Amino acid sequence: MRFTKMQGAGNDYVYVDCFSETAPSDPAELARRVSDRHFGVGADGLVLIGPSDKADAEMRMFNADGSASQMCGNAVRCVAKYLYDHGRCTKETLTVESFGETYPLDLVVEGGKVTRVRVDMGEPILDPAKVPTRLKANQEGAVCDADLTIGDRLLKVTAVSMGNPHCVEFVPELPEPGAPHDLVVNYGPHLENHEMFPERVNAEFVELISPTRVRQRTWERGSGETLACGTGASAVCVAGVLSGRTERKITVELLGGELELEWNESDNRVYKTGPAVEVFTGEWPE
Ligand SMILES: N[C@H](CCC[C@H](N)C(=O)O)C(=O)O
Repeated sequence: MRFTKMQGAGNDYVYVDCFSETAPSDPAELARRVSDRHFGVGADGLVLIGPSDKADAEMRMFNADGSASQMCGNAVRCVAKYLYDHGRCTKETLTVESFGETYPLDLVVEGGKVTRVRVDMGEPILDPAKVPTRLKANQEGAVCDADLTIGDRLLKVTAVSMGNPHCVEFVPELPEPGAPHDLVVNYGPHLENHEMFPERVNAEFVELISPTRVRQRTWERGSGETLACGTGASAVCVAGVLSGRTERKITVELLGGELELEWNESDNRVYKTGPAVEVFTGEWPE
């Protein structure tokens, strides 16, 4: 089975073109195997690209543990790049379907190849029942800076869905990866599996640099810490505005690169712009 390895701000996946390849019968097991960074290709998960009856293509995304997700903000940019660069689409505006939702994308083409993509990520979902979370909403109907305890630590978290669930915590200072008592690796797994999130959750830890710039590290549901999380950065943008910490247009610094976010006031939609890179192609022996 041929695959393409791609990354968006360092969030890397194995992509399979199911327009030409037979779709795997057990994508969850394949995701677990190809994601292994020693015995497989090495990735944060698997993405299947295939036909859609309402968009230019459909994306099905699986985390490294084999769990399926509703959406992946970095992967959808790479899917658009793949479709254009490999001649499946010639337009510079595309649509990709994921979990029944359609995402419009604008391509930046340089030298005949896509380098960056602007994604309409849709409207944030703030209703706790739809995130989903058991945390209680404030008077505006959102879970914003709500109390959440892990052991003897009281966190203030904001819960946002971008099709997939996110829990955003603003912290005074983000430690570098590997620092002693690194809160991301210490608290990420507990947040991911916290009882307040019945479908688990992606956990974002955010340091405010200015009202228009933040630093983000993410412990992802089903993949652990990744170098970037696109739906997470979208949720961070929304959480920053809801909590009065940031403006509606921000730059998010992630371990693997920067993403530009805007939660547009007039249409209530989140727009995310970032890179998309093809790393290599290969053959998986099955
Ligand atoms: N781990 C996520 C899916 C991948 C999201 C992330 N890689 C992104 O770029 O949005 C989840 O289970 O909801």
